[in-house]
Parts: sequence; structure tokens; C-alpha cells
Amino acid sequence: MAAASVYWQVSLADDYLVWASQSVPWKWNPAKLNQKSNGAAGFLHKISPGTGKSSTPSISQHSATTPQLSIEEKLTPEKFKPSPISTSLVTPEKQSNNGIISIFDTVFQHRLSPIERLAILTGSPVEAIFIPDSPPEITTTHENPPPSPPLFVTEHFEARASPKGGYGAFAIQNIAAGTGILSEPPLINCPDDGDGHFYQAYEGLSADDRKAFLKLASWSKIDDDRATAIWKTNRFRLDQTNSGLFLKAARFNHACLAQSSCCYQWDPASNQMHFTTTKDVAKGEEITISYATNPDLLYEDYGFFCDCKACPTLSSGEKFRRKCEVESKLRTELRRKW
Ligand SMILES: C[S@@+](CC[C@H](N)C(=O)[O-])C[C@H]1O[C@@H](n2cnc3c(N)ncnc32)[C@H](O)[C@@H]1O
Repeated sequence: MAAASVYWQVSLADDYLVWASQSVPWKWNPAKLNQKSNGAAGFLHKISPGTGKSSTPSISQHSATTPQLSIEEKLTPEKFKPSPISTSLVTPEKQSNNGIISIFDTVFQHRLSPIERLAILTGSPVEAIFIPDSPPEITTTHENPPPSPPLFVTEHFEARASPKGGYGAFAIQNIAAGTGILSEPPLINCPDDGDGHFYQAYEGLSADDRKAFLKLASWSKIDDDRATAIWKTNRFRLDQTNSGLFLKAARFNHACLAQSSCCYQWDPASNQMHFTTTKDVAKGEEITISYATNPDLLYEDYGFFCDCKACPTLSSGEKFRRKCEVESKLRTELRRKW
């Protein structure tokens, strides 16, 4: 007799990627883990937006013949398998009696979709994942996520995990408005006309510089090519023709202009981008710059919705609708490019 198919009902909360990118340990209930390994039942801890607190995992199991879900996307086993990398990247670490599974940076850097990451997380007795359009009750996995170590520290700020997404820059002391907090030369400075100048510059980088470049965040839907996606996600406009990439400044997250706390100015004479605070920033506060004047374009250009006080709070339904619309537009544009 064929084994019963197990379907998992999944809801990806808004902060899923934040948690995932921070390599936070995920705590599994060993009893449930055993159930999972015999393939008869499935469970999935889910994450509730913003809380990060732990609660009882919920089980969502449906028979193969009666999926019972309003299906927006069915992942075939092929899609489900994260083909470019092996599941061995997720290593169960025997810490105390609970199985603890960390999501490593390597996984994050492979441009996996949330679903692919979940596939890795859950191991693989699962045949398909359905994403219901009305989210089920959400439960959470995390207990006191450990503070992540800083990526680097400067005189005024450190780059460390941000609740906004990935890394951010946080003041390590009170900083008065008008303080120069960073002056940095560009790693890349080239014409930004989509005419291959970026790739020429990228290929001219030393091995170490290229390695550092490839550690930067990228909005994967903006380009099929990872280096180009990194470039587009992190570049600063320098003048009418050129854009530049700055390894440290690339870690500043966005807040809309009135809410942001830092501005920047390119100085061609000294070959430096100068960053200056526009308001007092308290120790521990995230320092933000403004990426764009129109927040409606942030998802398209950078893959996020602004959460600053000036922006309206979007419902998860509205975010989902906008994501679908924008991603479909980006896919069409990329297809046209090829
Ligand atoms: C230039 S990078 C900024 C630093 C980045 N967080 C990192 O880890 O390196 C731009 C990316 O940061 C994230 N980001 C920046 N500002 C954000 C915000 N206000 N809310 C959510 N994500 C944000 C988005 O993923 C965006 O594509």
C-alpha cells in the first residue's frame, strides 16, 4: 500500500525572513519529531509576526484526496526539492535533549525562496506544501533568539541583525545630529546604464573584494544573476551617469526621508561617500537612510514594504497581492531581457 501523503499547511509570517536570516535556532519537540520521521504525521512550527515567542506547535495534516485548502500554489516534488544545495547544510545539533536545527548563512545565501527554506527545515517526508490564502492560526518557534554578533564595528555604529531585515547599522553611542559617521570609498564606481559596465567592474575585483561583495544582501527577484542582483540592491547613485557600491554603507536599512536619521553626499574630489546624521540617534537605535522618495517602489526595487511611522500599515492580504503583482512584472521584464 502506498504511504499516505502528508500535506503541510504553511503560513509564512512577515518576519519569517528576518528570523531565517539570523540563523536563529529552531526548537523541535522531540516527540513530534519522531512522529514526523515515520511519515505518518506532519507538524510545522510557524512564526507569528513580530512576537518571536514560543508556543505549542500546531499540526495541520490533510489527506491526499481531500486537501481541504484553498490552494494558491502547489509545489511539486521537483519544485519542493532545493536542488542547488543539499539538505546536509542543515545540521541537527545535539544541544540538550531538544533537537536544534540552525539555518545557516549558506542556505540563506543560495537565494532560496521561503518555501525552499522551509523544505530544508522540515526534512523531507513531506510531499507537497500548500499555501492557503487565508492564513491558519499561527504559532511560533522561537524562545529568546540569541543576539547575533556584529558583522563589523566602526567608531559610531555596528552592523548587526536588524528587525527590519538582514543586517542594519546600530549606534554604539549617542550620536548628535550633524555628526559625520562614515566616509567610505566605493568598491565599484561605474556607469549605470545596464550596458555591461557593472560586470566589467565586478570581474575586475580582486578575489577578496569579490568575496566581500558576494556577502551583501540582494533582492533576488530583481535579476536572475546574483552579482547583478546584489549590485542593484546596494548601489548608490553618484552622479548623472555613475553608481557606486560601498561595502559598509550597504548595510544601512531604509526609512522614509522624514523618519530616516542619516543622509549622504558623494564627494568625487576625495573619492568618498560621506554619511551624516540628520537627527540625534540614541545608543542602540538603528541608523537609517532613505533609499527612495516613493515608498510604493520599494518592493519592486528592494523587495520589502516600508515599516516606518510615515508609511501605512498594509494587511498581509494587501502585501501578498502587491508581491504577486510586482513579482509577475519583474518576471516578465527579466524574460524580455533574455
Ligand atoms: C542595501 S541592503 C541593506 C542592508 C541589508 N539589510 C543587509 O542585510 O545587508 C537593502 C536590503 O535590506 C532590506 N531592507 C532595507 N530596509 C528595509 C526596511 N525598512 N524594511 C525591511 N527590509 C529592509 C531589504 O531586504 C533590502 O533589499
